[in-house]
Amino acid sequence: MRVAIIGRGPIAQYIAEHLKPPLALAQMLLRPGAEAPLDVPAVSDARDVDADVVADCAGMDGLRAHGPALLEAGHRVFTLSAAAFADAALAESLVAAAERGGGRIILAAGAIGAIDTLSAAKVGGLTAVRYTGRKPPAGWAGTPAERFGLKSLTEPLVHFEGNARDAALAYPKNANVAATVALAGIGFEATTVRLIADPGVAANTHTLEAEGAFGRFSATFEAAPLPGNPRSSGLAAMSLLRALESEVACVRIV
Ligand SMILES: NC(=O)C1=CN([C@@H]2O[C@H](COP(=O)(O)OP(=O)(O)OC[C@H]3O[C@@H](n4cnc5c(N)ncnc54)[C@H](O)[C@@H]3O)[C@@H](O)[C@H]2O)C=CC1
Ligand SMILES: O=C([O-])CC(=O)C(=O)O
Repeated sequence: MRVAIIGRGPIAQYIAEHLKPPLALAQMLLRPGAEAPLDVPAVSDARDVDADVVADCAGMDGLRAHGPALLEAGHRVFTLSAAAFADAALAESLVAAAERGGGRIILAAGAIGAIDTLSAAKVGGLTAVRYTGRKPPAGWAGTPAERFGLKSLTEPLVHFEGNARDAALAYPKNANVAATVALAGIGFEATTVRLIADPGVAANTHTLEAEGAFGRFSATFEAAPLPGNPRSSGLAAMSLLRALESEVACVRIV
């Protein structure tokens, strides 16, 4: 199965390095002028993508730039950019393009687990869902949390409290997990989110709590940051690769 990768950041690199047969890297979709890091053909226009599946590793910007054209052309686009769905106009244009062209957008669970449990629980009805994202201060670089002076923090700082839509729109590179939780569970407005910069942790720590007709659960995941980007967890890259691999598996765990 020929895979095209969008972007050339640490997640793209992880996918490129770990693809194994029958998956093979066929193409990279990059910004104009960007060089492919590997000996792989690069294109900058989504209309030039020629692959069986597309792995979007370019965040919300990449999905905004290329998602509609790829979906309109009928591609299956695997992505981690759940935050894109917090932008109602972008979400609508992605869904409309997929409906018109027969493409599909597949959201990998990303840096958090228990998304399967949450979506099963949704079937019976959920009453409350809460997500807490805790990262070392360096993991919040380039986000609105910087206004609190991340480098001088000596104790945990809650820099965002609100709903999943506001979290995803304000932190598009750091709150994709909040958006995934919202989409799998009780929606963007009803999902409660807290984002914390904590000088006392080394891992990107994601806690998910849910209540509903099924009962309740609480789960915490301590994910090691990806070499090259303290904002992203290695588990997110692994999750995207697993989603691609499940596309060719005879037996699939969902
Ligand atoms: N759902 C989840 O759990 C997680 C989701 N993510 C998402 O995955 C994305 C990728 O992660 P990293 O590799 O760590 O981030 P990164 O921000 O370092 O890399 C993004 C790459 O995409 C490229 N890019 C951006 N816009 C583009 C466009 N229009 N066309 C082509 N390339 C474009 C950039 O040049 C860069 O190479 C993040 O931006 C974030 O949105 C990251 C971690 C967890
Ligand atoms: O990788 C992580 O730990 C989570 C992340 O960046 C996101 O939710 O966008």
